[in-house]
Amino acid sequence: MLLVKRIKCCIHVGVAFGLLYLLLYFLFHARIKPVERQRFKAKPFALYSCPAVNNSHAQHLNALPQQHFAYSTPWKGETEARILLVSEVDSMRYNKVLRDFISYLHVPVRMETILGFGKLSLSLVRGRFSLIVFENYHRYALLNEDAKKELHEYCRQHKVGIISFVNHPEDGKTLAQNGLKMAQQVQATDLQFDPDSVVPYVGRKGVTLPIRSPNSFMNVFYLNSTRWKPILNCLDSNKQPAALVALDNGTADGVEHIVFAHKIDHFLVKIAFWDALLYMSRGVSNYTLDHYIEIDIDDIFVGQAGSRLLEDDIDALIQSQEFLRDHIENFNYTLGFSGHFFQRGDPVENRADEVLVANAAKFYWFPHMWHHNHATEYDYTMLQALMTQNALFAENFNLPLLKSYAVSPQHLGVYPLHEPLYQAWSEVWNVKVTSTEEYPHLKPAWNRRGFIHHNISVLPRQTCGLFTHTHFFHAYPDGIKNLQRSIHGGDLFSTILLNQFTIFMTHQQNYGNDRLALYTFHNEMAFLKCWTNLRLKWVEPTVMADLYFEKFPSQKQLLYTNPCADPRHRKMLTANVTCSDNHLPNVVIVGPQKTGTTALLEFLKIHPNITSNEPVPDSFEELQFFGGSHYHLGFDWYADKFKPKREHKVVIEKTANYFDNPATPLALSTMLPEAKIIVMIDNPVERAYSWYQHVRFHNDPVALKYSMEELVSFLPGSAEYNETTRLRLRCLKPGHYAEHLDRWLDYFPPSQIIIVDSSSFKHEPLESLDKVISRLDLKPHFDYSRHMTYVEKKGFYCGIQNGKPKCLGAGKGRKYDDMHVYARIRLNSYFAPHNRALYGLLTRYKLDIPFWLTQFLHING
Ligand SMILES: Nc1ncnc2c1ncn2[C@@H]1O[C@H](COP(=O)(O)OS(=O)(=O)O)[C@@H](OP(=O)(O)O)[C@H]1O
Repeated sequence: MLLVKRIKCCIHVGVAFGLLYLLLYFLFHARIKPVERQRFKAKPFALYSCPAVNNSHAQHLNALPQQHFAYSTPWKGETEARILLVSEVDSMRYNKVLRDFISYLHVPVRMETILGFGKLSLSLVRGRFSLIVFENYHRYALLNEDAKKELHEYCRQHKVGIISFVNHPEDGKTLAQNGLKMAQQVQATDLQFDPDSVVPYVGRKGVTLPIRSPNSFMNVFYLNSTRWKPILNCLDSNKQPAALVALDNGTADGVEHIVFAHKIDHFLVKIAFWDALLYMSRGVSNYTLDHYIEIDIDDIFVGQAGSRLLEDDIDALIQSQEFLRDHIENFNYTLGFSGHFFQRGDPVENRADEVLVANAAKFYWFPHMWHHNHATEYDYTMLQALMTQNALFAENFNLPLLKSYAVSPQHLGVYPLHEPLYQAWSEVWNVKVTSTEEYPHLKPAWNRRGFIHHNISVLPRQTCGLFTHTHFFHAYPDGIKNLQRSIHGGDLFSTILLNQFTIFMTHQQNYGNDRLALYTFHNEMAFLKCWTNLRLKWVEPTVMADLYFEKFPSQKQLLYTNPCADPRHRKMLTANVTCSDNHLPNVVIVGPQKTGTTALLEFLKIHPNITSNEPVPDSFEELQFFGGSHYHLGFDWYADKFKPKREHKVVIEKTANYFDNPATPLALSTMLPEAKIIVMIDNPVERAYSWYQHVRFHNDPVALKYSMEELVSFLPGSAEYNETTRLRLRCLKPGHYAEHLDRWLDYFPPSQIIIVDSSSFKHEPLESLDKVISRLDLKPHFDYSRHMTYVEKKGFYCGIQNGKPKCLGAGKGRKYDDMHVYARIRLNSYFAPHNRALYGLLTRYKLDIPFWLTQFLHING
């Protein structure tokens, strides 16, 4: 029995070992043996053929238009560089499509609705908008007499044009009165830009699109008056001429209108819309026809056996480069290599690797990290070693390098920043330029920007529909028609149309197999050449970076985001960095200065669920981060200042000069897009005087020399006026509340903005605090009256600490003489238009109106 048991036991052990052996064998072999992939043959493809050219218009084909502007003069800052998009509440997504599109002009787009017969708010002290777009012409048509008159006066005065989309059947009547007959669902053919129109700039004249599909129904206009000039023409089913887009150049009432009969879902209408925006915005966007394109091929040598380039793929790549040179001046493919993987494919691929390096001189090369390493996993020493290995590889094979350009695999370390990457890049490769699609975020694509960090220019990178994975004709996500749509007027086309600098990210794999990348780019360039006047160019990345930041100088400054709030960025953080210690503020008191910001913060902090940052001694305890002197210290410096405890539901930062700093709203909204913004609004006359006293106290020589009444009464041109200009501006400008608040509204919805009436707060803080607390969603009710008391000697409310009043320091609530009545009168009249504008703005956005403002308007009208 015992023997049988032993034998059985031995069999079990043997079987177990056998199984274990098999398991290890499969695991081991599965790991070391590359998975053979099925290779697909190169697919021959037809090139996009440009439809027949209309010979009578042939002269337009080669004549590139010069930059042109509506009302004949370029925009010179007569209005704010902001575009108003009057949108429909119930339009589903079309307003967003338009907003995203317009945003490529690189100016803020304000999306507003007008309900019923409401009015637009167009002017504060100066014009708020440089262009007005109505998503629906119907809203424009519905404006009542007064509102329309006001709109037209604004447009005439500021040379502002109106673009609108007609899509409401009732508008036929209004348009007919204006000489434009509308017809819906017409089978339009022969679309072309009008040879005599002044609007087409990007849109190429002389080419006709013969739409023959039975489903090509479009809304069109028939122009029955000389008032209207066609921009985009077509023929109806009876071969009668009609237009999809038309211009009224203001002959009737001095206001330029461009109306669209059809949405921008057709590529020619899309080009026409872009041209209409450029024409009407009078150069506000700095857009020209010179577009710079770079196509990076990452992952050279990287890839599983079966997916890599073969010899004839390399021939095809060389020919493709030649082909693209006909479309993109001086074009070169730029190849990002990882030397470690050289000759790590199958035997045919290994031969191809040899061929590629033998032909190295035909391309430009850039380092893509030795082992395709993830930069964020390594420290400086290791990165330096990895880069050196790749550099030696380049030297061995004489690769002609774009010495100053590099790309990090998977964008890691570029943004969010991994400092050792920048350091090693500079030292080993002398890198001056890189690119990423991750800054400030992958989406929305229109918001991608560049920045400069440690002398390395980071340019935005774009996607083209070919991603990290190998894509094939037969298995393209959602079908190859999807890619074709993107090429023929869809996303890929728009990327080049709207970005003046495009660096495409592609991967080696898509230049092999069925060569989907060649199909994509050849066709896209042929399509662009056919339908646009764009002048596509290739320049070295350093030149591109110079041109980019010359065009967008404000982008040089890196804008910090909160990497922990972006799921993609969370995964891209430097190894060992976690998000658990990151507690950024959810409320920011932005000022302006001398409105009681310190008192508000101190009183709010009495609440057990509210805390703030640790003080910073060298800047009046304020962090002065967004747009301020500490911004260069970066995200970690800022985040480190906040150490809330578990009970602190509200974390507040307060810096009193954020309010009127033009750089702050963008920087703040980039890092804290969800934050509530507290703006304290005091009578600007009182605020100016308090500020004047403040700088006098700090021994400002000009403030010591001149009284407030002198400061506001010197006549322009006098020596004293010039001497006091700087001080006067610093004193008065923060009180232009409407202008500054409007800028905040470009970046924050009104629902996130809390207006505090400083004057009420000063005298009745308990009531104001209750109001603020209710906006911060803190429950249950907190009884401030038990924690604060009025102190006669101080003349202000103070907190109670250990049973005793604790007032703010001597610098808050100073004693000084009342303002001279003369200065008060001067200042009242100086601020009157600003106060009226403020009232209009607060009313428009349903924000709280301070009591002092109502009183001021009551007295001053
Ligand atoms: N409770 C209480 N105690 C003291 N001071 C109070 C209080 N409430 C409002 N104020 C008013 O706050 C003014 C200073 O404003 P700020 O704190 O915003 O000034 S700063 O910009 O931060 O320097 C300060 O201006 P001055 O009176 O000119 O000193 C005060 O008028």
